[in-house]
Amino acid sequence: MEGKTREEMGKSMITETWLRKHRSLYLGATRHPFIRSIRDGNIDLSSFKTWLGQDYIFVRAFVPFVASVLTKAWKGSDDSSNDMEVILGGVAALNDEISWFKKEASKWGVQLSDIVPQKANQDYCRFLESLMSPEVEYTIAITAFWAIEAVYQESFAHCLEDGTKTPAELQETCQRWGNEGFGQYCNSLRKIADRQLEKASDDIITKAEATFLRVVEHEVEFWNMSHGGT
Ligand SMILES: Cc1ncc(CO)c(N)n1
Repeated sequence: MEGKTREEMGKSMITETWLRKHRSLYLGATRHPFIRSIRDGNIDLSSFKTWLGQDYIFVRAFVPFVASVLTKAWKGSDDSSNDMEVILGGVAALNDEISWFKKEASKWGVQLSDIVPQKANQDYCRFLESLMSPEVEYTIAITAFWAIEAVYQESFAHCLEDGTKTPAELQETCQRWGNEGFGQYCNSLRKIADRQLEKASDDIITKAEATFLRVVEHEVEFWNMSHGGT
C-alpha cells in the first residue's frame, strides 16, 4: 500500500483505513479491561451480571434500530436483495439472542424486569434512536451497524483464543459473539458498508467516519459501565 493514494488502493478499503487510523481507540473497545478480565479469568461476577442486565436492555433497543437499517436497505441499497438477506439474518439472530438473555439471566439470578438502564446505556440507546431517523442515509446506518457488531465479535473472539483463562461458565457467552459464523456475518456487514462507502460522496464518507468513531466510543463507555460493577 505504500505510496498509494486512496484512489489507487480503491475506495473499498475505507473501513480498513479507519481501523488503521483509529487503531488505539478501536483496541480500547475490543481489548477493554472488562474483556481482559474475562480472558484472564479474574472477572468479578457482579460485573458480568451488570453487563448481562444492561446488554439485555441495549439489545431490545437494537432490534428497532436493525429494523430501520433493513427499511433503509430496501430503497437505499444498490444490491438490496443481498443486503436485506444479511440484515434479516441479523434480525433472526437477535430474536434468538433475546431468548438467550432471558435464559442466562435466570441462570445467574438476574431479574431482568428490575434492570434500570444506566447512563452509558441510555446515551447509547439514544444514539441508536437518532440513527433511526429517515433522514439518516443507509450508508451511515449500515456503517454503524457493522461497527456495533464488529466490536462485540472481536472482543469476545479474543476471549476464546488459545491459552486464555476464560471461566467455563462464560464460554457460552463468548461463543455467542465470538463464533466463526458471527465473524462471517460481520464480514458480510463490512463488505456492504465498504461497497456503499465506495460510491458515497466525501461528505457522507466524513459523516460515516464520525459515526464509526461514536460507536466505538459508546462501546468503550458500555464496557466501562459494566466493569464498574453493581
Ligand atoms: C453494547 C452492545 N454492543 C454490541 C452488541 C452486539 O450485538 C451488543 N449486544 N451490545
